[in-house]
Amino acid sequence: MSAGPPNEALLPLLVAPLRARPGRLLRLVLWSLVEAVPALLAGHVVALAVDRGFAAGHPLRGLAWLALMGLGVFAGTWATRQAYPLLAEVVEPFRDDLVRQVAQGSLRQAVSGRSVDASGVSRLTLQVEMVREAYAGVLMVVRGFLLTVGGALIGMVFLAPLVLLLVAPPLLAGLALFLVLLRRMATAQRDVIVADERVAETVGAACAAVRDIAACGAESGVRDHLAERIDAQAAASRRLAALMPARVLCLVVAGWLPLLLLLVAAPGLRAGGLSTGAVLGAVTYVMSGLQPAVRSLIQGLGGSGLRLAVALRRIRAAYPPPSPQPGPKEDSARTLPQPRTTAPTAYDVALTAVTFAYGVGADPVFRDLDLTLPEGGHLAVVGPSGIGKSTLAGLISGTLEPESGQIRLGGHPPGALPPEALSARRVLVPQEAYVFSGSLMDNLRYLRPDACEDEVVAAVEAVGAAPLVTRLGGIGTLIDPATLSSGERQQIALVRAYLSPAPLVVLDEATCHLDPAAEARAEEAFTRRPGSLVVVAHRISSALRARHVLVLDGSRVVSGAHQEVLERSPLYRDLVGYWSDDDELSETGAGNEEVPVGNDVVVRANLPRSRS
Ligand SMILES: Nc1ncnc2c1ncn2[C@@H]1O[C@H](COP(=O)(O)OP(=O)(O)OP(=O)(O)O)[C@@H](O)[C@H]1O
Repeated sequence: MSAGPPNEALLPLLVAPLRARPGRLLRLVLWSLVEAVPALLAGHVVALAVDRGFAAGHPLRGLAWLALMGLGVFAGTWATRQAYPLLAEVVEPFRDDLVRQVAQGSLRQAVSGRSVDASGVSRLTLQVEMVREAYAGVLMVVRGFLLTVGGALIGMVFLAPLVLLLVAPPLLAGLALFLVLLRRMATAQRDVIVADERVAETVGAACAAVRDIAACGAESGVRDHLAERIDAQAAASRRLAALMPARVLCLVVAGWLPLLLLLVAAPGLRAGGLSTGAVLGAVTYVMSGLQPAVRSLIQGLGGSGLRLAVALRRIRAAYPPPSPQPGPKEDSARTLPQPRTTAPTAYDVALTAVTFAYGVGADPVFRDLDLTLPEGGHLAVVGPSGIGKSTLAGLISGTLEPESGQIRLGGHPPGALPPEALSARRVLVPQEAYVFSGSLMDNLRYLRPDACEDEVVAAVEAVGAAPLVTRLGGIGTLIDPATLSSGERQQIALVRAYLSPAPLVVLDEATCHLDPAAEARAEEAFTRRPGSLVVVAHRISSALRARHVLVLDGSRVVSGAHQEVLERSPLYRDLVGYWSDDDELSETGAGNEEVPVGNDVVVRANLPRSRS
C-alpha cells in the first residue's frame, strides 16, 4: 500500500458528494438557515431584555423577551432534527462510493495480474468506515461553525457594528493560525498511521516466520528491526502530541481574546453611547456563539478532520479511480481491438543487467539479465520448471521489482507507472485466471468497459471461446466462478486480455489448462492481434509459433530465432527433438501436449536435472 498521500486537493473530494445531490443540499441549507435563528437573535434579545425590561424596571417584559428567545431555540432544534436525515443522505452515498472504489480497485489489480493484499483491502475498508464517521463529524462541525459564527457576526452588525472591529480581527487571526497548524498536524497524523502500519506489518511477518527465525537464530536481528519500527512509531506519536497544545493557543486567540477586548473596551463603548444591554448582547454573541463554535471547530477538525484527510488520501492513493474511458469507436473499427489507437504509448521492453531474488539472502533467480523486446515482437520463454519463467513475466509486467538493474516498458520502469498507465501498456494473464461473480459480459470487458457487443463477440470468436460462451448461455449470462473449470476460467481471462487496449500481452502459461488445439487457436489469435506478445510456454508448440525464443536453462540464457536457438541450446534441442521424434504425435500436432516445458513432466522428457 502506498505510504504517502497523492498530491490531490481534498476540498473538491469533500464537496463533490454535496454537489452531486443538489436537491438535498438546498433543503439542508434551508433548514440550516432556520437553525441559525437562535445564534442570530441571542445578543439582540439579551440587549432588549436588559434595556427595555430588567434595567428599565420591567422584569416581566425582560422575561417575555427571553421567552421569545426560547421560541427561537425551539425552532432551531426542530430544524436540526430535520437536517440530520439530510446529512445522512449525503454521507451514506459517499461511503458507498468509497467502498465501490476499493472493491473496483482490488478487482482491477486482480484481473490485471497484480497480487492483491487482502489484509490491505480489509484495512482500507475499515478506513472507509472511519472516513464515513469522520466525514459526518466534519460536516456537522463545519456547518455548525458557519451557522453560529455567521449568525453571531450578522447579529453584531445590527446590534453595534463597532463591536465587530474588536471581535473579527482576533477571530480571523486565530482561525488562520489554526489552518497552518492543521496542515502540520495532518502530516504528523499520517506519519503516525504509516508508522502503526509498519509495526503491524513487521509483527505479522515475524509471527508468520517464527519457526524460520528460531531455526536461523535470527531473533536478535528481528528484535532490532521491530524495535526500530516501534521507536519510529513512538517518535511519530510524540511529534503529533507536541502539536496538540498549539490548538489551545488558537482557541485563546480566536475565542477568548475577543471577549477580553470586549470587556476592556466596555467602559469606552458605554461612554460612546452604547447601552448596557447592547454591551451585554455583544458579550452574549461572543460567549454563547463564537466561543463554543470555535472550540467545536478546533476540536472537530483537529480530530475527525485529520482522520478524514489522512484516511481519504490513503484510499485514493491505494485505489485511484479509473481514468475516463474513451468513447465507442466507429463501426468500421469494431471487429478487432485497436491497442495502438486507444493506448498511444510506447511499449517496447528493455531489461538491463537485471538481478532478482525472492528475499534477502536467497539465491537470485536472475543475475545481470539483459533482454529487449521491440514493439510488435513475439517472444516465447522456455525452460524447465522453477527456472524463473513466471518471475520474468512478473518483472516485465511490473508486478515484481528487480533488486538491481533496470527494466523499462516504453521507456518507463513498469513498477513505477501508475496502475492506469501500466494497464494501458500491458496485460498479464497468469496461470490461475481470475474470474469474478457477475455477468460474463462484465468479466470479458473488464479491461475495456467501452467495448461494444460486436467487439466482445469478435474477441470470443477469435480466441476460440464461442463454444464456452454458448454453453454458459450467452455473454449476458451471470456466472459463478466456482462452477467453472480452470480451462474455462483461462478462456474467459484470455478473451478479456484480447479485448484490453494494452498493446503488450504477457501470457504466463495462460493456456496450460486448454487442450493443444484450443491453446493453438488462442495463441494464434494473440499472434494476429496488433502489439507485442510474450508467451511463457507450457508446451514446446508455443515456441515454434513465436518469432523469438528465450531459453532459460539455469546456467545460461539463450535467445534468438527458433533455428538459431536450436543450434545453440542443447536443452532446446532436447525439447524440440523429443517432440519431432515422436512420429505419431507429431503428425497430428497434438503431440505437443505430451511435452510440457514448464512442469515436472520435463524430467520425464529426459532433461538432465542439472539443467533445472
Ligand atoms: N513468491 C516466491 N517466494 C519465494 N520463492 C519463489 C516465489 N515464487 C517463485 N519462487 C522461486 O523462484 C524460482 C523461479 O520460480 P518461477 O515460478 O519464476 O519459475 P517457473 O520457471 O515459472 O516455474 P513453473 O514453470 O513451475 O511455473 C523457483 O525456485 C521458485 O521456487
